[in-house]
Amino acid sequence: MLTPPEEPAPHHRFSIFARLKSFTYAGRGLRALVQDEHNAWLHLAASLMALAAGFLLQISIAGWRWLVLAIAIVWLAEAFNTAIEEACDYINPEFDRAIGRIKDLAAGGVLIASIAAALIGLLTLAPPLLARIL
Ligand SMILES: Nc1ncnc2c1ncn2[C@@H]1O[C@H](COP(=O)(O)OP(=O)(O)OP(=O)(O)O)[C@@H](O)[C@H]1O
Repeated sequence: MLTPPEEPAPHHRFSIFARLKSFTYAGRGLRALVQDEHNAWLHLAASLMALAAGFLLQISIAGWRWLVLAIAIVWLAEAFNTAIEEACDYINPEFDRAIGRIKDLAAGGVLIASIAAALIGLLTLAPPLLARIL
């Protein structure tokens, strides 16, 4: 059970510099994701291909909305999955059934996001592609 803290958390003043600095931390995290995670390379390739197809097929604003969402959900899931994996390895690098289950659950989230993104991409890009071919 959580016990209340002895003293209330110190009140930090709002600072635009602190907010801007947190953007740099987030950018550092994304750079680490792209540099170190092989799955992220696949996501990067898929994202670039989807963007290129969107431009080539001159999809509508509504189409772009779906494409941006599809790309974002995959990166979001991969970033959280990687964070969970690294937290698990930091907490317990040994073989542990509970760690395995936690990692499987996080990986399941990435799978759902990837399937949804593939379907969204297909539904968004296939109609303009077919309209050009046929
Ligand atoms: N410490 C552990 N204890 C038990 N099972 C683990 C452990 N680490 C990994 N596993 C199992 O192996 C699977 C893959 O884990 P891993 O951390 O290698 O993920 P990955 O997606 O292959 O990682 P990577 O980002 O290196 O590609 C997990 O989903 C889990 O089933």
